[in-house]
Amino acid sequence: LGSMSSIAISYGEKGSVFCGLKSDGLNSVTCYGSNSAIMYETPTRFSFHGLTGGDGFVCGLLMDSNQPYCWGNSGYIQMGVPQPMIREAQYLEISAGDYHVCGLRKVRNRNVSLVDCWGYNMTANYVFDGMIQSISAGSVFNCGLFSNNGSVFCWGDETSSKVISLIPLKMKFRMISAGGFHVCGILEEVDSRTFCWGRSLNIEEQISVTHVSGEGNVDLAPNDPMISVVGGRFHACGIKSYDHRVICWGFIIKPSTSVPTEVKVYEIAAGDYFTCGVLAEKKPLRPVCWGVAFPMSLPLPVLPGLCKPSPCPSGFYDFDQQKGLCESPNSGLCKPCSGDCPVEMYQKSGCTLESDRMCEYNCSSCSSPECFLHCSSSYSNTRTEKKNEKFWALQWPVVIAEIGLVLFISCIVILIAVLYVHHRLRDCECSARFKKSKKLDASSSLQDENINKIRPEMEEFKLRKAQRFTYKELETATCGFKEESIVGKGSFACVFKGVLQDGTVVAVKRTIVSLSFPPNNTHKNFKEFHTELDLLSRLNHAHLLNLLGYCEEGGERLLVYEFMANGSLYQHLHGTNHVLKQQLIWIRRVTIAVQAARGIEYLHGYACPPVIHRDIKSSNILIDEEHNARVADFGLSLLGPVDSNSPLSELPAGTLGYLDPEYYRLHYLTTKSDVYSFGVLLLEILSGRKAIDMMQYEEGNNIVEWAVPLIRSGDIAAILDPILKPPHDLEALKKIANVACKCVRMRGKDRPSMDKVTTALERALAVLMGSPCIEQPILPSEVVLGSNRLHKKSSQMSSNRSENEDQRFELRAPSWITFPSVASSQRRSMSEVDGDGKVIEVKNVGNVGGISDVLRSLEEEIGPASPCQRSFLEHNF
Ligand SMILES: Nc1ncnc2c1ncn2[C@@H]1O[C@H](COP(=O)(O)OP(=O)(O)OP(=O)(O)O)[C@@H](O)[C@H]1O
Repeated sequence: LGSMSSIAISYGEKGSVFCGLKSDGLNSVTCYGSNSAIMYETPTRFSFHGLTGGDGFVCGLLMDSNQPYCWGNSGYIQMGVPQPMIREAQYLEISAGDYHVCGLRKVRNRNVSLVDCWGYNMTANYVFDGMIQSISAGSVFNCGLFSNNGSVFCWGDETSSKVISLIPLKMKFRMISAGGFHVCGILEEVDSRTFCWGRSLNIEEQISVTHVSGEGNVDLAPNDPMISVVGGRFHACGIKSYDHRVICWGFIIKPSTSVPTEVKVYEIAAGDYFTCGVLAEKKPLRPVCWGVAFPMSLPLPVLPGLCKPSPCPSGFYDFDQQKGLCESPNSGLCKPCSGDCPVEMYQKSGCTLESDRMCEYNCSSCSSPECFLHCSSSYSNTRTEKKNEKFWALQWPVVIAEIGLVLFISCIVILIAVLYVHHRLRDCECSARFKKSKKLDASSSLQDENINKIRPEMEEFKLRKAQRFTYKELETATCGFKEESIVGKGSFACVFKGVLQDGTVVAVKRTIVSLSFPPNNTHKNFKEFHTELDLLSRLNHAHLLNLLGYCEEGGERLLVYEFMANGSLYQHLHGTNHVLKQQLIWIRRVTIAVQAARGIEYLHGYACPPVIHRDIKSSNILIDEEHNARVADFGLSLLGPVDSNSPLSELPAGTLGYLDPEYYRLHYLTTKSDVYSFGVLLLEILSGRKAIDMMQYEEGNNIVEWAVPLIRSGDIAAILDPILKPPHDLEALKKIANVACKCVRMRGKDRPSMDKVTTALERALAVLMGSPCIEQPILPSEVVLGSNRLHKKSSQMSSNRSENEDQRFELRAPSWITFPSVASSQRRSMSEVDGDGKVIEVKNVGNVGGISDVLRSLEEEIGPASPCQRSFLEHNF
């Protein structure tokens, strides 16, 4: 709804989406929300002049061709470039209503304006006398603002809105914005008042939407001067020109979050029942939304307005001065100059081409607490300055003498300290050398080496710090870590659901300190804690689990994450609740696979040096409130080599069934080890089977061994999860199965890289969703190192999940059980600790006494195994 802007909102039954032009100087688009058709088809590689959104779709005006390009889903408008299109038509502006989109054409003849519309009841070419400066689309109508006399003209269906017959003919406007059943405009008058007309009120009553008393008629706009106004279905919002704060009026549906009147915004756009704006302060250029059913996590910083040819016209200033936000060097981001300063303030400097006008408090006429606070602090500052001057005039000889004395004493103290430290260091060196020769064992030196390997490089991309919580805070948040708050258990940690003091719902991971762990495990747990803390504080991606903070007090090590309301993929695929599994339909499964692949691709390709996760598995793929996947658990992650041809030599760690055989055998660790684990995950998603399932299957308990031959023989249907009806066309799932086969190849170098995997999966998803012609990657890449996402607040729903009992049998190979230090007999009966801290025996996975096909082909490819290695592989592959 409304006019073209740097931000656009789509709404409707298929979910809400926020899209914005990125502030990266490329004018490319980024979207966030729950309408998967919009999300997956976002054309991230195109540059746009501006955006507009309707019911289930978003359109942008392409920079190259000046034509509209739409994506998402609409029964009335053709997605892509809407048709019919006049050949070589170029547009100045586009605007979307509920089910249509219109474009204002560039014309040479300034006496006429051409507007082309596509969609519900509106597909036509319109010719108007006079020059239209801008157009704005409402639900089923459009309006144009004429530049010569500021008058407004509307056309379309006005049966319910009466927007055409109620047009205020005598009023002149400087801007207009259409909403659902009304139009609002800012008057050309000096005081920039807003005037709205239409019949939202009557419609609202008819559909009996409850509303907050005291608010109501959208026609009753406030008197405040405004610089921008937008219209939602039954409400309107504006930015006040003197302080850039938002004000909304009209019908506000009851459970709406309130208008953030305390923040300042640059740009706003309205959906049906919610509005979003681009923040001007605090987190500059980040979006924020309010109302009902708006997208929860919003994309990265977006442009606060449209880039227009520079210099800006009078009454505007260029926000983009040297910021490089606009793609073309000859364009600027022209924002309207703010109006008069608020009461109690005077104008410090006027609006120029470079900057907006500035206001300062007038301390002689204060009446508000903010003014008093500001003035009293500056008054006390000047008083303090004067006092200080007097003091120093009298005291300076004394002070200089005192400083001399202090310096003299300090020099003596430093000299003594240096001599003492020097003396102590000599002792340390001796004892360290002594200890090294006596005590240092191979494993501890390796661990230290690892730590050293991580730290110096990680410092290089230290960009963001996690918040430090006190134990008390987290104890209160989780109701004393009570049993009922537990949402999951891992090998070394319990995860609790908690609510922080500010209402944020979080997951608190608490390391289990248990006597049943081997003693060197405490060190290992703490190392995992620090690895996870270090890495997650530096990584940020829409599909990685966000770390909010940590607590390290005494023996307690706690990590605080965003709470994932829908648990883990493991719980969905293998939990006792079969409904959950059935609800995980093919599109959802493949979407989760694409999103997880995106997260891992980011770790491998965008983080530098690459991060190797080392523990990709279904229990580490978490699912948020909006059913988006997030890769979690970075406890085992390592910084990998920049070049995957020069692997790290690492002691194997990870989870059995997902572990790369090459990594096990040769201790070669590259990003391709994650690719192997991801291949296993894909097979798990397709088949609904666990990576290793010795409880249910005697034969084929190893998913790779079972599925790969079936896929290679072309019998894809045989591996598909029997709980779901196979799709009509197996093409997409076949593609995914083939990708999985490539991922689980024995040699790392024969496996595809994660970016190739992601692209292949995205294409498969497009085929599954019925748009096979999509050739480009279709997920937006919301990739930025070190920036915070907006965190979900208390709106996050609680989930009644409980950890699936079966999960305890997932077998994880701890890093201390490795070749060649552990004998095969020990390995055969190696013990593993389950989620409850109990020790469970790892059972023989099969193929004892005989070499499995997988092992045989591994041998063919990477040479024969030693007896020790053979025994271990027989257990696990
Ligand atoms: N942020 C979160 N929000 C909601 N649930 C979570 C969150 N983090 C973890 N969980 C739940 O807690 C479980 C245990 O997580 P954890 O990372 O400790 O172990 P794991 O990865 O399942 O196993 P392991 O430690 O053996 O690798 C997860 O499987 C998941 O169900």
